[in-house]
Amino acid sequence: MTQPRTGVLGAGAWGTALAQMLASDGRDVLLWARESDLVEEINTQHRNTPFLPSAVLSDNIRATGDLAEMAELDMLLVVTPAQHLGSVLGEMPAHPLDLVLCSKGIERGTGRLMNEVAKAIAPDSAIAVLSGPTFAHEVADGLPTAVTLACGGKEAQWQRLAPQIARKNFRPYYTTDVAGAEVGGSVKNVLAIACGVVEGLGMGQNARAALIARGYAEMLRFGEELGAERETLAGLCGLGDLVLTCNSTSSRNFSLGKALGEGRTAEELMADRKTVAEGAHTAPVLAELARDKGIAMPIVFAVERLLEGDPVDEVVSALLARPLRAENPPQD
Ligand SMILES: NC(=O)c1ccc[n+]([C@@H]2O[C@H](COP(=O)([O-])OP(=O)(O)OC[C@H]3O[C@@H](n4cnc5c(N)ncnc54)[C@H](O)[C@@H]3O)[C@@H](O)[C@H]2O)c1
Ligand SMILES: O=P(O)(O)OC[C@H](O)CO
Repeated sequence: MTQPRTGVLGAGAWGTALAQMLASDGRDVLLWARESDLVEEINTQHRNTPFLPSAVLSDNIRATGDLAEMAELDMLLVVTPAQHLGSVLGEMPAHPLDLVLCSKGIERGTGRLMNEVAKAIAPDSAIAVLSGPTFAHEVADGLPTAVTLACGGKEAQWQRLAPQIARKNFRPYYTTDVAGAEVGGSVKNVLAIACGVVEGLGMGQNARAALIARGYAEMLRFGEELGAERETLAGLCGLGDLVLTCNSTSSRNFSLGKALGEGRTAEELMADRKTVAEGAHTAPVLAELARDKGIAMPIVFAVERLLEGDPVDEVVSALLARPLRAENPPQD
């Protein structure tokens, strides 16, 4: 049987690391990059210096800037920044294929999760979500990693995708809970900004652990409203990713928060970013959704205020001065 033809849409750090992981058993991988000089660099130097400078890429990764070429493949990992997923998929010629969404975020302006964005643009494609605790440089280095692969209720989809995606050191775990997989990855990015602020302010490890636990309660409340299962959020794509991202300066979201805590302004930090800190884009839309649905998400609201430029000490004081309450059931 011939192998399905596989591609990765987006050659940032994560798309490039996933291409490297997929190519690790000798299969050919087509990688779409938006920047023509990056297409050239990947094909001639086997490097991606703007987004994943540490990796030497496999010879069997070929880059292209042609979306029509990507539409001819069988399976595509979609790894654009969340806010651009709709525009990139929309520019691709319509062909039914297996789409595996790897971006983490909620679309501003519409409040849609990525699977909802993709379904509206590619209704004939089968859509799955891949999410979990996954720093790109570690996956590119072949270090052991496990992810959630959410397949929308269809066992056949999992049976088809798992052998295409799993590798010796890259283990997908199956769920049917697409909303859960997406909520985990989207909300943890916002919470990682908050944990970075705690680090930047030197508030200590106790405060960080408290934020992770209370932030997780916010993730559960929001997820429940969207039909996500608590078990999914307790897994790789929820708690697993929350713990990773809230504890490392390898995280762009955590680092952004740390810089805010150290006194830099959101405006200057966002002004000339080349890499994406998804939490900064998700926080306003997540906060808006939470207000609309009447979900208490005080940490998310605090991050929203910080990104709007409110003074860090005021925001933190307000969070600490909230009325005392029961821990369980987590109400607000
Ligand atoms: N880096 C990681 O470790 C990691 C791990 C898991 C998930 N993710 C998720 O993967 C997604 C992509 O992140 P990344 O780290 O690969 O990106 P990155 O920060 O390394 O690179 C930025 C990417 O944005 C693209 N871009 C910029 N402007 C664009 C536009 N107008 N239209 C389309 N694309 C544009 C660039 O071409 C580049 O591919 C994000 O949702 C992120 O949360 C990242
Ligand atoms: O660098 P971050 O904060 O975008 O986090 C990367 C991944 O999402 C970690 O799983």
